[in-house]
Amino acid sequence: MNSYCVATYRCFDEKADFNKKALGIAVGLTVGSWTDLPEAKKAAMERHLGQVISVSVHEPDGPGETAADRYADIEIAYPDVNFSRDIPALLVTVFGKLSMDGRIKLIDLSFSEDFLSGFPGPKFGMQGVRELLGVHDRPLLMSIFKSVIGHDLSTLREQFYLQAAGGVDLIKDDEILFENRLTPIERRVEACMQAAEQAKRKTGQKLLYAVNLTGPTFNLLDQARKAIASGANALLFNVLAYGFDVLSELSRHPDITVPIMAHPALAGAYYPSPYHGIAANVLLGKLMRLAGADLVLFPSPYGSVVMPLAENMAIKHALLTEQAEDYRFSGTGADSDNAVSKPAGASAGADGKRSTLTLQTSFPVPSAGIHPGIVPLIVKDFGEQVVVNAGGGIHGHPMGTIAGGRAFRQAIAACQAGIPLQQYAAQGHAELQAAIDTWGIKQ
Ligand SMILES: CSCCC(=O)C(=O)COP(=O)(O)O
Repeated sequence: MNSYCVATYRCFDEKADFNKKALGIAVGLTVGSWTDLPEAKKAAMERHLGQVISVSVHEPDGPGETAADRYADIEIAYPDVNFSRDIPALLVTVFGKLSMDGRIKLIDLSFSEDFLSGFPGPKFGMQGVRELLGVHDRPLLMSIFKSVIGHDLSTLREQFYLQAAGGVDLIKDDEILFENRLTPIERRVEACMQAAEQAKRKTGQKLLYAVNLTGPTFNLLDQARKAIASGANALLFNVLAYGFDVLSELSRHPDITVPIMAHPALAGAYYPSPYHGIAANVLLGKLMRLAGADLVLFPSPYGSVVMPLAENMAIKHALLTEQAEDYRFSGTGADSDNAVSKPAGASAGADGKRSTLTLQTSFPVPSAGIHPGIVPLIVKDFGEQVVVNAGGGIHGHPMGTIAGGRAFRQAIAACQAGIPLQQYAAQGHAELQAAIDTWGIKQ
């Protein structure tokens, strides 16, 4: 029996025969040519041949639609036997050359049981992060270092303390802080963890500091080891600049004993176009979780860098779903007839039963331009299983950075209590009131 990973594409074309196009992809990205092969060769190649699962054509007849809006969603199954068990091999197979061939976007991926079993996924996951912090009953709060380049350790230490003293659960480096002489990773970690201890004496809170793991790829593991030996209790990683496989290798390595936070830098080069690239739920959802990100940052629908709500909810689903069928393709093809079909029941396995995904969940972190007046929207859309994340919304608070953290914690508490922000602020929460006066409440 062959097992398969399945790619779904949205392909735009004004007049193409989409069934022919689908067949061209299935054959072209696997055995190359089919009809020209002699019968004996066909038998040998059968197990390597891609299969068209479905072609669903959208003809442009809606209001305002033109011929340019004609598209088809095409599902192709790729035999596992064609690629090794790593994300680069899968991506190059399903969307290597094809990504450059006209108006076509990779909108979904599902994996065979066999392929999935090669990925341990997040080492800590959402629950593991909560356990490290000892916080299980509310959205977490994260603060981002701002203005880090050109500053020395004492400035960073002070900035760290002010963020921590405001009651945040996590602090992340700015993703543009690389290895440098003023604040090298080991000394930065030591200074910031000292500040964390100092703040803990005031707040009583545990805190994770995600230090930015940077440098040439072959040095990353050593850098991470050094950071952890110096006391780092989390890592920030620019996944898309290095590639999913680097995250995958780091996250599964036994020496990486702390959670990894995935930054979405460069994601805008991949997901925003309807016609090209890789959909956000695949790029920042499924592949991040598969590669082992414990927390994943992405633009929110509410702040300064905006992603549509539907795409945000699709990422959330990919990071949090417990259903194996959301990730797994259970269809198989017999070598003899080579027919691959979807298992019966849209979301059940081949045996018709639902099962639980073995990958731990990854914490969603909708980000960019977040201020306390946005918290009710975040909680409405994400519930409790979210990290509220802010840089400018904390440091830019009119009463200072500590007040910035407090204003967010008050906003979260208001949502937990089901009290409107303005009412909660008026109950003696001056920091929240000042934040509302500055940024308003987003409806
Ligand atoms: C686009 S998601 C990444 C958000 C991020 O890293 C960041 O620094 C956001 O900072 P802000 O001041 O907009 O909260």
